[in-house]
Amino acid sequence: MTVTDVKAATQDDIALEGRKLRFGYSDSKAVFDDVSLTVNKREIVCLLGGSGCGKSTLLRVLAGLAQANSGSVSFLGKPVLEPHPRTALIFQQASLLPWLDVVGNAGFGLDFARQPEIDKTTRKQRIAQAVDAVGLRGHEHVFPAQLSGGMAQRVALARALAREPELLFADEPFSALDAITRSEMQALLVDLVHRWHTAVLLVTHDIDEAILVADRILLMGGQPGHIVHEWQMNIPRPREDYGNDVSQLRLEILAALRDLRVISD
Ligand SMILES: Nc1ncnc2c1ncn2[C@@H]1O[C@H](COP(=O)(O)OP(=O)(O)OP(=O)(O)O)[C@@H](O)[C@H]1O
Repeated sequence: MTVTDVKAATQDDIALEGRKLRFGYSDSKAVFDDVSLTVNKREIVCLLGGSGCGKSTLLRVLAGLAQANSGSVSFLGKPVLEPHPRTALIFQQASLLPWLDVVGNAGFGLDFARQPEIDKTTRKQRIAQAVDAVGLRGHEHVFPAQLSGGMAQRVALARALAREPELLFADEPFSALDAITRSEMQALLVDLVHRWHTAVLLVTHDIDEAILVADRILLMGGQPGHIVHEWQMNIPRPREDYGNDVSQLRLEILAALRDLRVISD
């Protein structure tokens, strides 16, 4: 058996917790309602769902970028009212500063407000280590205009990792990349977050991405959006070779997505 029932985590295991969250851009209509979820320390959770079901909005609420109408978010046991310095975000666009080179952009997150102070040597080491880890050694002084989309996303990842986050929020970070670069970046993400001991909440609408990357998949759908299904992944990595297990899971997820469509039609 490769996909098992979800085991309950203890309070000490939990990095992020959302409880009974509701959010609407207007009072009359909720984007999502009654959403409860956890991300455990060092766990990669993929939030999967069709376009418009509220994944990005939920990520923003969990990251402290927007406030829920009701319910609560906590990170390492404390309420989240704004982005926490031990979390980092990456998005579909790398959003690099054009006047800074790779090193400047990778180090930029260390200057964010409320980021713990570090001395110059540690700062230099952290940046060099992150730039090296994302495969950009030798490109330290290249500027964003000279970077490919994949390289720019590597810098965004280095900028996040240099802050040594406990949790990385990633909103469709690879969806603008070509298929080969995307698959390289997915493998790199898994490798790096394991090395950095970082938990990840990754939003995606790509079933294959969720299957390749996740320790646990949460399927979101419905109107208002809610978590409709959860899969604990026990398929060893790399998962490209696990033909039958992966195909079976993909079919199961597709069926769940089709059910959602039938219900909302
Ligand atoms: N700033 C906003 N103001 C009003 N409505 C918004 C705003 N941002 C998103 N919405 C609406 O909220 C709903 C959920 O959007 P959201 O971007 O969270 O979905 P999603 O699942 O991430 O979609 P996608 O995969 O296409 O990015 C959509 O109906 C969207 O139109």
